Amino acid sequence: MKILSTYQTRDLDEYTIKNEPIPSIDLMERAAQAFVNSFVLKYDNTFKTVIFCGIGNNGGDGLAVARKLHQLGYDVQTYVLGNSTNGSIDFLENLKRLQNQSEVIKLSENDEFHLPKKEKSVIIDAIFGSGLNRPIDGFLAIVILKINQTGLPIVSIDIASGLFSDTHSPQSAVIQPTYTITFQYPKLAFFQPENEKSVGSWEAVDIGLSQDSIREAKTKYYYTSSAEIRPLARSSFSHKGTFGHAFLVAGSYGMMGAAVLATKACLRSGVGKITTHVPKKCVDILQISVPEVIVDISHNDYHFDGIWNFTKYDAVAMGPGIGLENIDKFEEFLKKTPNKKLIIDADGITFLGQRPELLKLLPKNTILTPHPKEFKSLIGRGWENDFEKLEILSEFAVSKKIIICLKGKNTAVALPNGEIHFNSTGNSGMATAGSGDVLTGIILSFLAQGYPPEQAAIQGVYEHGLAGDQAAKNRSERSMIASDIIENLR
Ligand SMILES: NC(=O)C1=CN([C@@H]2O[C@H](COP(=O)(O)OP(=O)(O)OC[C@H]3O[C@@H](n4cnc5c(N)ncnc54)[C@H](OP(=O)(O)O)[C@@H]3O)[C@@H](O)[C@H]2O)[C@H](O)CC1
Ligand SMILES: [K+]
Repeated sequence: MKILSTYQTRDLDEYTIKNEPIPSIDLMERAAQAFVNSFVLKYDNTFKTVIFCGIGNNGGDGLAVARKLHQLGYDVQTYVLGNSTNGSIDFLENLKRLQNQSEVIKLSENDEFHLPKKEKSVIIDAIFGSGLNRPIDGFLAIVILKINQTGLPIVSIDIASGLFSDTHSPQSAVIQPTYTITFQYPKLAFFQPENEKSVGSWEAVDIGLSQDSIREAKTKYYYTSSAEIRPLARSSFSHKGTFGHAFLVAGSYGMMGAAVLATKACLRSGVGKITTHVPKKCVDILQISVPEVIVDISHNDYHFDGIWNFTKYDAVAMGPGIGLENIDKFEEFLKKTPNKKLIIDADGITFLGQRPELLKLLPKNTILTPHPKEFKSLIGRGWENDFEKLEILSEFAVSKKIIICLKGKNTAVALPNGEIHFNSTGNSGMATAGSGDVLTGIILSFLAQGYPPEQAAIQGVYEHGLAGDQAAKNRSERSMIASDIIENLR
């Protein structure tokens, strides 16, 4: 699914209005109805509903929502903030329509107002939407602060008031919603960890913007939903050679769990065969834990060290649990992997951060899977905010011609063509030891089975999260461990 900017969304609006054709007031009606359809599933009409509206089109949406909820028997209290005579055309029309049916309280500077105390109340935030063009201050900032302090559930229409859709939001008053019901597509702001409190959970509802125009719209940002996931066909005439032979370098003395988890995850994701390279003293651990594996034994008792010959393998992974002892052997390994499908994780990434000149040994489309701290060490610098981080991420993937899966709540997969794909699956229970090793195993498996590297990365991240979500359902986010993710791969 595409993630579009405010300007692009505005163009889509205009195109839809002109070509469907549909009057803009009716498009607003459709948006309000889509919001209400979702809202009523969360809060039924036993909730007192307090709606705060600005005077732009987001406020217009709020007024239309107020009318629709009133008609559904909700106890609705509507506030308009600011001088309503300056409102947008569709705002004014909706004001007229609502005032015929229900009271509207107008608030301006210095007016007293009382926020609901009733426990069973919900606030709807329709103060600003995508038209926000400067930080909120003065009277409106005070109202927002008071709304946040109520402790009541807050549902934002389209985007939290005060949050910028496409850029970093400076420190100022921003609504902290429980839930955001956004129109058509998620905003880039939703995927930035710095905005966690200003987004809450979110859902995108279809308001019927022109599909032709959406297809045409160019963007570098995408959201991976189930629609983008295409399993490789498995023929009933297949044999284990059909699904590839993976090679994994993982584990060291005391860190063998990483090798076990990555190997198992690779097998559970459909690979034909896997050979795992482990230190001499660790062979039994792997062989007993995963009888299906072929073991390649290191010359070293405690660390990886091999005579590398990759000709018979379809894809290679390096890094989980290898330790930081022998960087020279890592360089040797890289020199032997030209033109291989390659994934590097964990300590392998730290090695690349320590010796950046090794980056040029990476074959094109190599996949790296850092978490933010590893990414910082890789690029040798930090960032001011999450939007700057995205820029750096994209530039790095483009300039080095590699794929980077930057792990986090919505893992961002940056491709050499500049695109960034945010993942939609996963939960906080996956922030647990070994979870990253499982991801490496899954992506290695997809690479060996013949998925193009971009798809292996995007889909691997998606399946990892999906299995994690299932594991959390079976147990709980708190009690799940990395092995549970493997058990729930499909
Ligand atoms: N996406 C769609 O397809 C549809 C969206 N709809 C809804 O429309 C809003 C966007 O509405 P818009 O009128 O463009 O903008 P806002 O309502 O967010 O803001 C209105 C004006 O407020 C002024 N402004 C901006 N920032 C501030 C601030 N910090 N303090 C005070 N005032 C501010 C600004 O005007 P200025 O002239 O003062 O610059 C804004 O123009 C979208 O989010 C959806 O909810 C449609 O209803 C359906 C289709
Ligand atoms: K809003």
